[in-house]
This record gives sequence, C-alpha cells and structure tokens, in this order.
Amino acid sequence: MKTTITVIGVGLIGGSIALALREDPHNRIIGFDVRQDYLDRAMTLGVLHAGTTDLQEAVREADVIFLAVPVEQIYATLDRLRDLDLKPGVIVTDVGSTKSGVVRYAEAHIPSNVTFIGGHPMAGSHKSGVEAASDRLFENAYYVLTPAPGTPEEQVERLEKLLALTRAKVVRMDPDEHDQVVGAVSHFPHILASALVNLVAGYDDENPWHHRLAAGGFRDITRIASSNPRMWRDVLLNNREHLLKIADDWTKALDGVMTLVREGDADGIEQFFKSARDFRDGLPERKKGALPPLYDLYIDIPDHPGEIGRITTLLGAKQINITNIQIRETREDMLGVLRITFRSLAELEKGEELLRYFDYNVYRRE
Ligand SMILES: NC(=O)c1ccc[n+]([C@@H]2O[C@H](COP(=O)([O-])OP(=O)(O)OC[C@H]3O[C@@H](n4cnc5c(N)ncnc54)[C@H](O)[C@@H]3O)[C@@H](O)[C@H]2O)c1
Ligand SMILES: O=C(O)C(=O)C[C@]1(C(=O)O)C=C[C@@H](O)C=C1
Repeated sequence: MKTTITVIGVGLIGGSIALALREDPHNRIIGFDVRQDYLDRAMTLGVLHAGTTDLQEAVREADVIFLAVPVEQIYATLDRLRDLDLKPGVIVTDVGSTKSGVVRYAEAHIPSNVTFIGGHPMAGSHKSGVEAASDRLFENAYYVLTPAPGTPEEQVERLEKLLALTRAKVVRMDPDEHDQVVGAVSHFPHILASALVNLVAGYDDENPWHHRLAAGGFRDITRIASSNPRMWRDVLLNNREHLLKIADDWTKALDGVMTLVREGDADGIEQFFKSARDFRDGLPERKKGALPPLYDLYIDIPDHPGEIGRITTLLGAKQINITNIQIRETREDMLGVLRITFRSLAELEKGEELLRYFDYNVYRRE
C-alpha cells in the first residue's frame, strides 16, 4: 500500500523532508509550490515523484500533508485547505519555526476529519531553496511535535513513524514552551547576528577596513545573518512576546558585562567568559549526516573558458546530480577552484573518481 505525502512549499525544509521520506519506496511524494520553476528544479534533482501548482490536485490523495512554507503562509494555506477535497483522516503538519499561533489557528480552522499536528525540525541553514535540501538535514537533530491534548494518539504515532525516516529525534512539547525555548536559542540569536552585521555595516561606511578585517570571529557569529529575510520577518512577528522578554534580559546581561568593563573588573570579565565557555562546551554535539563539507568537492580548474562546462557535462553524462556549484577564490598559482556540492556521499565519490580519471586535481577540503 502506497502512502501519499504532499509537501506544500518545496524549498530547503520541504525538499529535505521529501528526500528523507522518499527513501521508503512505499511513499509517493507530491510537491506543491507557487513557483513552477522551483517544482521543475525539484523534479530535476529527484526530490519529488510529481509536482503541481494546482493545490487541489496536490492534496486530493494525500495521507499526510507537510506545510513547509514561511510561517505567515501557513495560515493562508490552512485557509485554502478548508475549501478543498481531502482524504478523511489526513494528517496535516507544518514545519514552521514558531508554534503557538499556528497551532491555535489550526485548531480553530481545520475541518473535523483532518488531524493537525504542529511540527518543527530543529535543523536548517542560512541557505534557502530546494538546491540546498538534503536527505540527511535532520539526522540526529530534534524534531519537535506539538500535538494538542485531544489529538488521537494513533495519528501522532503515525506521523512519528513516518518522521523516523528523517533520522531525527522526535519529541513532543507544548507550543508555548517551544516558542520560549526556541526564541532564546534560535530566534533571538538571528536578531543579534543581523543587528551586529548592521552595526558593523554602518561603521564600514565610514571606514572600509571593517569588512576587510572581518575574520573568523565575525564570520562565525554572523553566518545566520545571511538567512532569508522574509522567513525571519514571519518568525519575529509570530513570537513577539517571548522575544521582547528575552530582549529585556539581554539588555540587562549586556549592561552587566559592560559594567565589568567600565570598572576594569578583571576577575569578573574572566568569569563572564569562563561561564559562557563552560555552557557552550557542554552543548551536545550533533553528529549530523549532512554537514555540507562532507558532500563538497574542490577541483582545481585551469583558468580558461569552457572548463566549468566540461566538468558539469562529464558529471551529467554519468547521471551524477549536483546541488550547487561555486567558483572559489583564485589561487596564487593562477588556478581557479571550483566547489561542487553533491547531494549524497555516494554521488560525491562517483564524481571524485570520474574527475580524477580525467586528470583533474580533486580534493575534499578547501
Ligand atoms: N530555514 C531553516 O533553517 C528552517 C529550519 C526549520 C524550519 N524552518 C521553517 O520552514 C519553513 C520553510 O522554510 P525554508 O527555509 O524551507 O524556506 P524556503 O524559502 O527554502 O522554501 C519555502 C518554499 O515555499 C514556497 N512558498 C511560499 N509561499 C507559498 C505558498 N503560499 N504556497 C506554496 N508554496 C509557497 C516558496 O516558493 C519556496 O519554494 C518556514 O516556515 C521556516 O520557518 C526553516
Ligand atoms: O543552521 C542554521 O542556519 C539555522 O539557522 C537553523 C535554525 C536554527 O536557528 O538553529 C533556524 C531556524 C529553525 O527554525 C531551526 C533551525
């Protein structure tokens, strides 16, 4: 018996869910997106069995529907689903980064023959779009489900069983508790990263040495400032209360450390860094299967026209899928370096062997 799974919003998260669930040949994955070109891309990358911009067609046969769109679009999609033919007993779940508002809205608006279960995989990227999707994105990450008290247990278990394919650790949580905790460990850090970048950008207008000297520290703490602005707009608007409270605490914490600085309190400053290091070093390490560098290949390319086309043609002829391609900085010896990202280790290995055969200098680390 086939299970039909519809993914609404075939981007980074929707694409990654689709890829993970595709591993079970009993699952048929249908994608819906507002952008036909994104669906075409997803089909080319082997993410979906079928894609459509017709929502009714996408959901008619669905046993499980994933809403993988920006948070504000989750509300709009729930509204649209109300007017469509759905299979009785279908599970509708979302992947939005905030939970309370969405869960409350779904409870009030979902038809009685539909089970809504809020969800949020705690893994992602500053990159958007299906090109960045990976079947291992959620491996060993927490995947939070926020079922309402009245949700039938067998429906929650059905979803948990399906999500086992993502290799995430599925946990259940109250939506408000989720928003408080995730506000502190994800949403607020995104505000801080972008605020810091904006501050430095202002300094940089006066003195461009700022961006030139921005090295590892600045890059590490601000990577997430490269995230999708529209997605984060929605997240902030949907977690206002918790974020305002965290911002108050943050102001006090910053005042506290700046007082130590003002007073030249050497022991206090050292203690400040020590307690942060102790907590940070104690964070559980997530052995993620999809660390992007694992599937990246670096290739020295002679600096003349046509070479990149030759490489992609060689890979394409052997049906080796690539998800990203980037020209890295030119090296001193005048070779360009191409970074090619593969979706799986197996494809990376095939690509590596092929390009070596054609005498390219190929290596896995930059
Ligand atoms: N990016 C992350 O790190 C991350 C992690 C966990 C959860 N999330 C949540 O996942 C959701 C999707 O984020 P993403 O990073 O995959 O974004 P994305 O931009 O990569 O993908 C979103 C996709 O939804 C499509 N879309 C937008 N509006 C739509 C609509 N009304 N109907 C159908 N398709 C629509 C877009 O065309 C795009 O393909 C968001 O709610 C986000 O909060 C993101
Ligand atoms: O790794 C990143 O780039 C992320 O920002 C992922 C991240 C996070 O803050 O950890 C971002 C949003 C989510 O809803 C879940 C995960």
